[in-house]
Amino acid sequence: MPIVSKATFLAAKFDYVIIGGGTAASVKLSEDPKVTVGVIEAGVDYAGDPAVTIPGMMALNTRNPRYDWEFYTEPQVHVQNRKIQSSRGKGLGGSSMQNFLAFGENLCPINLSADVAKDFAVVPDPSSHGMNVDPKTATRSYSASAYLAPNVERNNLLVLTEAFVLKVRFEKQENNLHRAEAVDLVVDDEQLSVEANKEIILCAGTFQAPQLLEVSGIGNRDLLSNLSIECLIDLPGVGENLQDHMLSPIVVQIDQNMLTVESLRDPEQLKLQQELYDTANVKRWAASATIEASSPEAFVKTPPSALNGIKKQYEIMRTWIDSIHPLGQLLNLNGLFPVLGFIPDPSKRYMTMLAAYIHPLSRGTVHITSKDAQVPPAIQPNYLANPADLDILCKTVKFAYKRSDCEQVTRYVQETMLTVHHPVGAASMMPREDGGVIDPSLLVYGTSNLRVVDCSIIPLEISCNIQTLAYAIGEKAADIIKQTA
Ligand SMILES: Cc1cc2nc3c(=O)[nH]c(=O)nc-3n(C[C@H](O)[C@H](O)[C@H](O)COP(=O)(O)OP(=O)(O)OC[C@H]3O[C@@H](n4cnc5c(N)ncnc54)[C@H](O)[C@@H]3O)c2cc1C
Repeated sequence: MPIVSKATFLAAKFDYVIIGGGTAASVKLSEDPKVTVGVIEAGVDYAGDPAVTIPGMMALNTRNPRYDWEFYTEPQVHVQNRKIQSSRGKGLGGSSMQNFLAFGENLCPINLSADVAKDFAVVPDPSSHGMNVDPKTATRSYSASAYLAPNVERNNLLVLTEAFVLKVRFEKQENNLHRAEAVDLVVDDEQLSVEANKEIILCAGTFQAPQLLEVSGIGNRDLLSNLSIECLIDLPGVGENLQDHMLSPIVVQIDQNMLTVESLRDPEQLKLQQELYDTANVKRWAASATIEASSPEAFVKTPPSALNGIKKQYEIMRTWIDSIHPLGQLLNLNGLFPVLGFIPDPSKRYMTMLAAYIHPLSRGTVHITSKDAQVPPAIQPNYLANPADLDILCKTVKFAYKRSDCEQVTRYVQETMLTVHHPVGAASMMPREDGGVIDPSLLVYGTSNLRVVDCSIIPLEISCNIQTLAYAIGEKAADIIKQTA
């Protein structure tokens, strides 16, 4: 049974210690019975919890501290100084446990048909995209259900939940590389340590992976010395190059008789839908939505090496600005998405189009403000800092809304912009001289055995719902590590 008690976990000897039991966490490593793998996860196991497993109930687990780290950005000057709420899943499965289930390699052509609001049961087109819902059980398929649950009998895989990793400890080798020896963690208010014979694998996600690197002494020397942290490896790219997809929601009133997610506020309707869901052939909650579809001052504090990498990214992005690559994405939500300043009439029905922008030029940072990993990092995505981002997001909104008043749309976007929850890039796989943090084999520069395996390593935001990449990273990482073992 992989989920074990603190005593059992501490008594074990591990070849690999994985920090964070989230989407990309490489439990695949334990396919080899000769190695022992220990996974340390801060949250709990949500197997069987309807707020996780029933797709249509997903909204229940965002902004809820039981499931969500509930991060907020620093005030964003280009969107009226608002602090943007940024969810991250806390528990086995990580953000795949709480995401909005859109699963696709690429965007399909935009389709603005309003038919999708007719019912809860929106059937995605499997030829181009889909949702991570198990078609047989109509429950959420996420990394804990797909990777961990089928392997509960493995003796060489142990998982400790409700355990928070505080830092990684290193030993300097003769070849000048640092060897990750152990992690310090806190469980039940007790501070403990777990050693790894071979490797430590950091899978804590885009905000917390760079945080753990910095508190462990890997990062920008100046930043670390300001916080009295000994700098073991001067790696200025840690926490830089943060990118995210962003959106503006457009709410439209629809036919009163259509069923939307708001119907579930009515206890009778909730009961009825629950009964329907529980019957074998009507799985309406299986679907919740379908996909239809810098300014110079921002870089003042960016280390020169990180700027090199960003310039190279812009060269690549330049080739994407053509008539083939989409820059916008429209997601239909069958119900009301909260929009600042809009007071809905409870007797009316609404649907929302989320107009998203997928190739942002703005770059931000995520850095520690304390030596203590339990203090949330400062998240500064610099949303819309590059005027082209504002322009393209406005165009996407205008396309969806068929609205031409430019000034009003610009104000609307600044007032309503939110995150799509796809942060990447703060521990990028790039050359070290370009601000990279890990090499192509996922090893952190300057270390012999610390790898990062999560969405923080993606150097350039791409046009996809990024959980697909998280799974690909986890799979590929297991292959790389097995080959180099
Ligand atoms: C609300 C929301 C909606 C989304 N919707 C979609 C969508 O529809 N489609 C899509 O493709 N993508 C979506 N995403 C994005 C996608 O789910 C994430 O980008 C992806 O799952 C991130 O995977 P990861 O492995 O990088 O990190 P995560 O899956 O977040 O894993 C990180 C894990 O590390 C743990 N952890 C962190 N710090 C510590 C510590 N110090 N000690 C111990 N454990 C720690 C966390 O608890 C977590 O389990 C959404 C994300 C959110 C939050």
